[in-house]
Amino acid sequence: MEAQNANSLVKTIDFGDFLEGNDSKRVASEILESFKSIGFVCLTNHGLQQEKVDKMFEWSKRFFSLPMETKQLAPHPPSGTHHRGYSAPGVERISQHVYDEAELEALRLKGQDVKESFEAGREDDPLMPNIWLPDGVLPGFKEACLEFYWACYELEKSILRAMAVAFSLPEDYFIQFHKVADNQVRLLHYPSIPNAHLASEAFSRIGAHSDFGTITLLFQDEVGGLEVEDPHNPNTFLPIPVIPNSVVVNAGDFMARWSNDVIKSTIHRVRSPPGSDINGEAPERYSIPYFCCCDLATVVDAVPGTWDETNPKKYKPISAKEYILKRLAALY
Ligand SMILES: O=C(O)CCC(=O)C(=O)O
Ligand SMILES: [Fe+2]
Repeated sequence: MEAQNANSLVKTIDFGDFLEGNDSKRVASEILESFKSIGFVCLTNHGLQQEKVDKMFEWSKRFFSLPMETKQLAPHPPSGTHHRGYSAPGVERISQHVYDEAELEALRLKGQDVKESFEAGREDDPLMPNIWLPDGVLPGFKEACLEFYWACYELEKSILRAMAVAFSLPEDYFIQFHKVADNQVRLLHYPSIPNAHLASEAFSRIGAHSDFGTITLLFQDEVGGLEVEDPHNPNTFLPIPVIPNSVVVNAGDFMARWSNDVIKSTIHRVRSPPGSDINGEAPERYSIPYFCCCDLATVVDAVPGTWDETNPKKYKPISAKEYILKRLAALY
């Protein structure tokens, strides 16, 4: 029997039609439908040239293949609330709404995420200044990250326009809250690891979690391994297939709040890709998520049309800054 995957639920949509203004409402509604059913959608012809994506993956590989002591020259600070720089394998441990220090410590002892990452934001962010390698180490890396960051922001704005169209709101409805690009680009490297380790509780690639922001754009290599929780079977995960030259977009916690839970911020994780065992090892994998967050000064509240007297707001309005810092603090 063919392994079940999320193919039938995560729609693959030609976004070119929206970008060119052909049938924009239909494309926007299809994206919304996929978000409603599973919180994920896959977009092709998304307008961010594949060449730029490929170049960023090359830089990512160059960065992660540096010696550990060189990568540590751009160290992520001990606290998760300054989420920038390099984190060695096992340092960040994703959690899902666990904030108690003793509980977090127990989770960290129980298992670790076997991944290394590099995080960057906009250069002029006073809250979380970027942490780069010293000048002269891997020249061009910083510029490449920032160029990719701003290219992703263009794609983000197009998707936010589509979301507004889908909710029959003015096109710039969501963009008004995403003016300064309080975003984060993350280079991820999952080293190869014995599948036996991944099958145990002690190790995972990235544990089950939802993303915190508005939407996440995910670029991945051909290895695969991303899994999404089956909305009809909690604790059952469906592999997301890899579609070449596409971007996987998932809704984060703020999109769920904005839509009064019409859209799901679905739990996902990364495991060993099915059928990719090489001598008992899961192959290494690279991915590049781009987390799109509203401007941190925003108060996130359900948008018009998603609530009324018979269907009240499910969430209280929340300060974006407070929510993000609370979730980040639980990561380290
Ligand atoms: O690497 C991936 O495919 C997913 C990463 C992810 O979910 C995250 O960093 O939040
Ligand atoms: Fe995620």
